[in-house]
Amino acid sequence: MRSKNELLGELQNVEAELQNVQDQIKILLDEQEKLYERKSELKALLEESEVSRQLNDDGPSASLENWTGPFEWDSRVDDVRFNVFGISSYRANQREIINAVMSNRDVLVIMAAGGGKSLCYQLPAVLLDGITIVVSPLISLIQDQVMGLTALGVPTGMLTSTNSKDDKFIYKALEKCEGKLKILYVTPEKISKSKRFMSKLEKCHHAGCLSLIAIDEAHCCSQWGHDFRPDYKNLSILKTQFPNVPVIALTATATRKVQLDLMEMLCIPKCVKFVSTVNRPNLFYMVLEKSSVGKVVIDEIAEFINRSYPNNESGIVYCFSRRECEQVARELQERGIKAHYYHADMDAKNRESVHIGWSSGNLQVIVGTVAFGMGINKPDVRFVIHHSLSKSMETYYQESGRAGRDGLPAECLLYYRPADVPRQSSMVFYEKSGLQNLYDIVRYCQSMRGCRRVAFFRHFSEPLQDCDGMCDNCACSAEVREVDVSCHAKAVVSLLQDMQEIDQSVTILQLADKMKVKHKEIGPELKKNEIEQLIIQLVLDHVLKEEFQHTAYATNAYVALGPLAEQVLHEKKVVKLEISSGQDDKARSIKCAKQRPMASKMGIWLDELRKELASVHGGIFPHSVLSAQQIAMLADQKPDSMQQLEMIIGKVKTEKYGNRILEEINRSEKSEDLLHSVMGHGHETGRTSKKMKISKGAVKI
Ligand SMILES: Nc1ncnc2c1ncn2[C@@H]1O[C@H](COP(=O)(O)OP(=O)(O)OP(=O)(O)O)[C@@H](O)[C@H]1O
Ligand SMILES: [Mg+2]
Repeated sequence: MRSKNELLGELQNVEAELQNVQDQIKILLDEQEKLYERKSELKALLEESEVSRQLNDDGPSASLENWTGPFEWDSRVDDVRFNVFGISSYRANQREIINAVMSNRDVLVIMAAGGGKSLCYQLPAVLLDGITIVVSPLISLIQDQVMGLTALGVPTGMLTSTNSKDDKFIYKALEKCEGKLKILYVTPEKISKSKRFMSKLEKCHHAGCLSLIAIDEAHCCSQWGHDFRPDYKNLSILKTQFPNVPVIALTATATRKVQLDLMEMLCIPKCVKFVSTVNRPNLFYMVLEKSSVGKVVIDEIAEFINRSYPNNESGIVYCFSRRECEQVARELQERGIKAHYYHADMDAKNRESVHIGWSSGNLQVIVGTVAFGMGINKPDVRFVIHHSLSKSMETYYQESGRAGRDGLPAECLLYYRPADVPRQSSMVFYEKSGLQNLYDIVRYCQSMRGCRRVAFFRHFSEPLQDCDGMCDNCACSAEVREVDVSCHAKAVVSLLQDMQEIDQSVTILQLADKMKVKHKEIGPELKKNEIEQLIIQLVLDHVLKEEFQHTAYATNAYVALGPLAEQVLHEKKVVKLEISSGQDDKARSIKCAKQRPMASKMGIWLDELRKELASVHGGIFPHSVLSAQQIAMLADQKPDSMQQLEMIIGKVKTEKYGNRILEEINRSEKSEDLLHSVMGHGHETGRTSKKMKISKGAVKI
């Protein structure tokens, strides 16, 4: 007969084994669910590509009808595009979307950030008789759009939660419909809460003057989207009240589930759907090793900005916390960079003044938390640097996507160190799929070989496209090798097991420190950051897992044995780690920086001019005067008559700013000639240091 203790002991063992089996089942079930999801996505993609093939269309998704034309409004559309908006050619899907809207159809648009969604409703709004209502979630976004459209001479108004003296004029314009208002931006609360507004809108409709309804950032309707807003839920009322007015819903990212949700919630089941790729070919993605010494990271960031963007080109640095934002901004200022922090703790007035300072080019860099996000509409952001990793691939895509919305080359840098993982995980572990989402972006950061773009395509279930060397791993991945570190992994697991037996909790960093002492006896030596990387790799592979404990002040993340720990311990699982050999990050960044465009001197002067014109005309940002693309074209073609200028920037802008622009081009050309004859050498690139930059004053000498 076995003793009670023996029986208890065995019971405990069986319970532990059961737990282990259950954990493994859970992992397999999760995996099964993911595979099922992927299977249905792949099937849908196959169906879509079959349709595309039949239509001989090369977009990843296209609608069954032919929207390229010709249509009777073609010439009028082209005229407004060029002469009002100053846009010389359409980007992918824009023409088709505009045609579908002009044909009175409901439309759903999924187009990457910066793809040019606004034009798809603004252009029809200008052409159609009557008023277009645009629902947009943030006041800052609305202000930005109203400012831009007003600068183009399009009569535009807004109604937001903050009442203004213009409201009366707008209500009157809605009622009278005399053409004094073409586009009206409103927040969703107006639709769901303001009876006054809805009654005026009904009158406008009754008079036959409500031409189009646009719902921007439409993903806010869906609880499955990443930024659900309760007031967006009530927008179905628009289609119910005004069934014959076309609705166009637009968003940058929407999974298949969100798309279906949107169609249902906005009551547009028969809409024409246009899905463009998530790919942003002009963005260069890069992950950099983050030093454990804070000062070194700031030195590197400051050097990058000074070296690569000496002409005050705009950028964003994203930080993990408000305190970190303030500190990083201060340290960048100390290194001569015009930077300021931006976070939710600041009062609205301060936030606005920082935003305006940055948009008008007085500040070069905003150091923000995620609070600095959706409201940002600046098209010529040349770099987005993540001082810490984001909490998911989706958030990273959104945040880094603020760069290069004008379509010109821009860079997205992410500073990664394993120690940042527990900081994020202790924040997200209670969110639904929070840890899973975080581990996806951690996988992205740990990878030294996989194409960054492919990671996005996989994440958004899109067919793969060529990266064209526009990520660090594609541009310079040869120096990475894969090392078998199974014996190190085994040592980590047994070390942790020993600690768990004596009930000692340990964080990832503490475990890495202990391993540093122990692992020397094991095999090929690993550096400190490589050991940390290995531990994170083990968490991603379910060999270890993170556990969380609350204290009165914080949530602490500890590391514990995961379901596959036994396999590593019994040498049934091989663990490999990607290790960079030789070439350090700095060399990589220099090599990768070859892709950067060079600013010409004429470009720099025109940039100064647009700032000057923006401040003279008041209430508009420099990018509304001339876009970066227009500056590049002007610097290249150097027009010398109003007619030539009009061919580049359209009628409206030529009438408004033509004289000054021609004057500046003429003056700059003369100055350049003079400079060349005095200095006796050829063109300099824009990538000179700040000190070497030639100011207007210097040229006069
Ligand atoms: N066909 C075009 N050619 C050149 N520039 C364009 C074109 N269409 C739009 N743009 C410019 O691209 C920039 C981004 O456009 P827009 O604001 O419409 O992007 P978006 O798709 O709404 O992005 P987000 O999802 O970030 O709001 C703007 O500066 C706009 O003027
Ligand atoms: Mg937009």
